[in-house]
Amino acid sequence: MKLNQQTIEQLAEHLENAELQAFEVVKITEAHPDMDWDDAYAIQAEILRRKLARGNRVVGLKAGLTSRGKMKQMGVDTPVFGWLVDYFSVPDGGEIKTSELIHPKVEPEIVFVTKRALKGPGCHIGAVLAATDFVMPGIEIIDSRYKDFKFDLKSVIADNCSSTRFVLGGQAAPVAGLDLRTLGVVLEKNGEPVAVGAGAAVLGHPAAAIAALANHLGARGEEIPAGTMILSGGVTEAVSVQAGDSVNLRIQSLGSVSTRFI
Ligand SMILES: O=C(O)C/C=C/C(=O)C(=O)O
Repeated sequence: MKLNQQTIEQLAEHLENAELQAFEVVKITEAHPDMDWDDAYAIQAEILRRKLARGNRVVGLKAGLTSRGKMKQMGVDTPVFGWLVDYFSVPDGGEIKTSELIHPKVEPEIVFVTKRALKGPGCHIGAVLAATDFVMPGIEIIDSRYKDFKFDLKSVIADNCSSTRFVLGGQAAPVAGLDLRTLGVVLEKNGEPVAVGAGAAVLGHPAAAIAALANHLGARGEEIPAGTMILSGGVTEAVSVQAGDSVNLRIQSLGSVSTRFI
């Protein structure tokens, strides 16, 4: 690690304030060009520590930048991982206040819920499918705290991968009998399709994103516990939204989920 504990705590406070008070900041790598991957995840962990100390609860995990569409959109080439806390969760059909956000975008996601723990290294698609209780549709709302939504990988990891809200809905279905690679995904904004894709856009198979998360945690001596909800990453590029927009996600065989921005 290149940063000391005091700097990690200061950067975590800075990024969390930007999230909670909805203001943009410059990429933290501008002032700390030498920070490394461990520093980035340590800042992310410190933000979570602050939230847990305030009484928030972790309700899930996420993989991000797992599809070519997203990697191309953001100019990066590696998946990233983060956590989701209770107040990020919005009920299906519920409203999201744009006044609490900076420059939100929506992403269509295939969501996994595990029934058995998954631990890397060596976790693979087969192990993920065997450990999956069900999959369902989810809309993730991301809101990078960085100016103009521009970042590098270390900055975005520290910012908990731009996480801010998510909406789950549709039908929970077991993976047996589903080919997650060919599941069609249609994201609509105000009744018009704005992004269309299929599950294979996520690392060739969305379960590969969950395996990558298990391997990432395994390298740190951690695992994905049984009963964990995980967003596997945007299938398509993210779509900007503003107050007044309604968003609906349809996933083949899994139904639909929606939200409205006010
Ligand atoms: O694009 C970002 O701001 C980083 C987060 C990405 C995702 O959440 C994703 O690709 O699903």
